[in-house]
Amino acid sequence: MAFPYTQIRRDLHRIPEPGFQEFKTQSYLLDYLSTLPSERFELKTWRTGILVKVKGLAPKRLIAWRADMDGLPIREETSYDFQSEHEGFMHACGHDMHMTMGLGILTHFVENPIADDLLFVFQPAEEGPGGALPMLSSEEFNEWRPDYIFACHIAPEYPVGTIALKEGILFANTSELFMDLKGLGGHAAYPHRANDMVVAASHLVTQLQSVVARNIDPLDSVVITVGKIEGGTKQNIIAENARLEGTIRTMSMESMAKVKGRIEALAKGIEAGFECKTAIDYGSNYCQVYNDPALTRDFMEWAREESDVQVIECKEAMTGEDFGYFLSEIPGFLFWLGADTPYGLHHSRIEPSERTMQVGINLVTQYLTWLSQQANQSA
Ligand SMILES: CC(=O)N[C@@H](CCC[C@H](N)C(=O)O)C(=O)O
Repeated sequence: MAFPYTQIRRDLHRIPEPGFQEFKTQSYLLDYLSTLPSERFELKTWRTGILVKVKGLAPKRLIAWRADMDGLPIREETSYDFQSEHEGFMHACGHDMHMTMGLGILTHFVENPIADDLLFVFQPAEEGPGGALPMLSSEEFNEWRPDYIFACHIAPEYPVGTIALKEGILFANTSELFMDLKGLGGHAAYPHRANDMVVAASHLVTQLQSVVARNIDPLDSVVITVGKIEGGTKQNIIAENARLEGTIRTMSMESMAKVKGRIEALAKGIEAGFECKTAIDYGSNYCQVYNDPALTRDFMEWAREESDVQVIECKEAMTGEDFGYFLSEIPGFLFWLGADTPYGLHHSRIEPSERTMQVGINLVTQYLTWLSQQANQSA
């Protein structure tokens, strides 16, 4: 029977869940796995994630493919008739497709084993707080520690049938940023008897942008985005509290340290200038996605010669991915997979082309088969 990727993706699209709460998602994946011949694979759960080892015919290596599982706190506005059933949550970063492709690739190798064992990593909490790092140090993962690890991420800006990647750094270092401001509230008509945290927070947002513009070498790339501001209680009450929530992206850890140092100095300035208290929390931090140069080069060459996808050598992006933690210890790479939609990742209207999944499944099954043959020939 043909792998029902459209149905599976749509089922998963209906049930987006936040990081480490992917309970229905995990159980959906486990239900699907229970339909496959159990003698062909072993399975373990890790928190809300799943590890599946598909048996090879003469295994010398363990080659891993990783798919992320969580959704985002976005109210869906697509035209789909299979919209999210979880109010306020949406698969707006393609993880429904990543999981579906993971199952499709796994199913192929259950039915068509190759020499090597294959590990399928369904990883929770990519959007936050980060599932890769704790999974990487877990007993469950380390019992099945792979020799190579690979992943893809859908890319709205590339047409279906294209992939994009590069050797070395592909995605940025990230740090979440949460800043709380506490002043003195009061009556809107008596500003001189209060310390207004809406005004203080507004100054701080503007000053944060000056870190990028004035403290970082213009030839280096840094992003500071404040995605959420909260403050105050009512239109005629001076706000006692405000909170900024954002993210920092850098191409090096040195720039990250510098940016954080500048943010801390600016916070001190805001405290002095607005007679208030500030508190900073950096939440979760991801290391850069660094593609193993030799494996990436061989893959790009193989894909150009042997596959029917178009290969684009792209620039690095300021996106983050905790897959970077796997790549910091295990050779592999991540590539963008064209999904052709006018709305970007994290947009409430994103509608990636479902044909993308068939392209991804075909490409990855062919590549992993080739990789295993290559490695066995040279062993
Ligand atoms: C591919 C993608 O969009 N990843 C997320 C990762 C988020 C990391 C963390 N929660 C943060 O906001 O810093 C991204 O926003 O790039």
